[in-house]
Amino acid sequence: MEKIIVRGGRKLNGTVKVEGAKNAVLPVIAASLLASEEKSIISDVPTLSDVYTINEVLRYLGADVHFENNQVIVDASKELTTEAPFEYVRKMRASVLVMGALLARNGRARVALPGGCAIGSRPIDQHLKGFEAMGATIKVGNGFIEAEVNGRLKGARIYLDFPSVGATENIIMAAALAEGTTVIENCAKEPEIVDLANYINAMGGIIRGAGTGTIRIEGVAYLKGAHHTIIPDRIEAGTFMVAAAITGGNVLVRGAVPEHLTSLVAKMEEMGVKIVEEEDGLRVIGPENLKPIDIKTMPHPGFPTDMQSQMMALLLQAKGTSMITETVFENRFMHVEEFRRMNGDIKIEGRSVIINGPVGLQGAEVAATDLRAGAALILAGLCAEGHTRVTELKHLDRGYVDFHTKLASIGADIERVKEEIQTTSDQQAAVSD
Ligand SMILES: CC(=O)N[C@H]1[C@@H](OP(=O)(O)OP(=O)(O)OC[C@H]2O[C@@H](n3ccc(=O)[nH]c3=O)[C@H](O)[C@@H]2O)O[C@H](CO)[C@@H](O)[C@@H]1O
Ligand SMILES: C=C(OP(=O)(O)O)C(=O)O
Repeated sequence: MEKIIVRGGRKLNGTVKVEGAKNAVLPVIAASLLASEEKSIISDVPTLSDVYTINEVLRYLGADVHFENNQVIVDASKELTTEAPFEYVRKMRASVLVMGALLARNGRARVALPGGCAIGSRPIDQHLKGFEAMGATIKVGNGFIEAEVNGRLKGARIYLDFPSVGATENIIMAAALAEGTTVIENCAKEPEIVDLANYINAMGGIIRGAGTGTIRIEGVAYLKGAHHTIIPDRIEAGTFMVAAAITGGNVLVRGAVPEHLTSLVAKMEEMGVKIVEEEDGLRVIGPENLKPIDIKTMPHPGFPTDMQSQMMALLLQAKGTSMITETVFENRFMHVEEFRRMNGDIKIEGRSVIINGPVGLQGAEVAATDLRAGAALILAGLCAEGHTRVTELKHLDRGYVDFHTKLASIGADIERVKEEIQTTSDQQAAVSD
């Protein structure tokens, strides 16, 4: 079993560079399926397990995919199959993002139902509502969702009940090759949506309004591969910003885009953290004393749910009572129990948590319950007394490249180790029987 072991107490200093954004690269690679001519070249791709998974999904569907030196090259010009099986969707929910592109290109898509998830039930009804509005018939059975259309999808006006990131992306991809105009209202405004629209436009698509609450897509007859560079990862950047603040350090987070991080910067400044815009990123200087604040997660430009657990770690160090309300996911507080193992004083009340600080965090063995929780527990370990051992690193590897190495490069006392699981003599005897 692999573990990350952190010894707390060091102030972080230096420069750390952020990777291309996981949540931008996954839909962009999925959108490469739309190109029936020429290859796509996608640059600044992070070496994450999720990227390997989406590449596998594309290969399964019949595309040629090469991943080397942070560049993914996709040739989807051959005929594609239409089914994404459960083994991929189980590993990574974002596999459902191939559905819109497959449906638009082939008139049919069959994708395994995603199943449960550590942060909530995460239905995809808004994706399906969009496909149906464009003329697709949806059938659900035997653990699969099947969408089919006779001829081409037709442009439609679609109002999302919630500005879902994935639904907005899936509908954009489907609409890019539909006949006529699609308008998505109350859509997601995240920077990753803008990145996807820029990529599809470079492929020959016509998408306007990405980054606002209404997106308009004029369908085209075909799309060609294009060259695209992925935007920097605002959540990885935010995680390193918290690492600097929680240790009272001084770190330049190179590649952090201030416009993508306005809510986080505002909230960290409210806590007393100094944040300076520099030419190539954001410098974060942790104060002696952190102030308590209240946070409510919201769709962009509100406070990102993907930074909720990291901010919880920071608020445990603030003097006084803070509250975090999670409005995006129904069950994203699994990390609270793990923080309690480290002496965190946190109470859950419905969709909110009340945090009393500052507590003397104590090192303990804790498990990453999802990828951001994994990062947050390591952040807590940076200022805890003694050793913190974080397990279940498969979650962390979905979203962070060399997290421990990067933290070590700015002064953290941290290592990643493989530990043999101790077996008792009885167990050994049972195995050899
Ligand atoms: C790969 C990727 O980009 N993942 C991000 C994406 O996930 P994802 O695209 O899954 O998130 P959504 O914005 O779709 O989901 C937000 C909320 O809407 C609900 N919902 C969503 C779709 C739907 O059809 N019906 C429905 O009820 C979900 O259950 C959830 O409660 O945005 C989330 C919200 O910023 C982030 O936390 C994830 O990191
Ligand atoms: C929840 C996240 O990702 P995903 O939607 O891929 O599970 C995340 O990046 O924090």
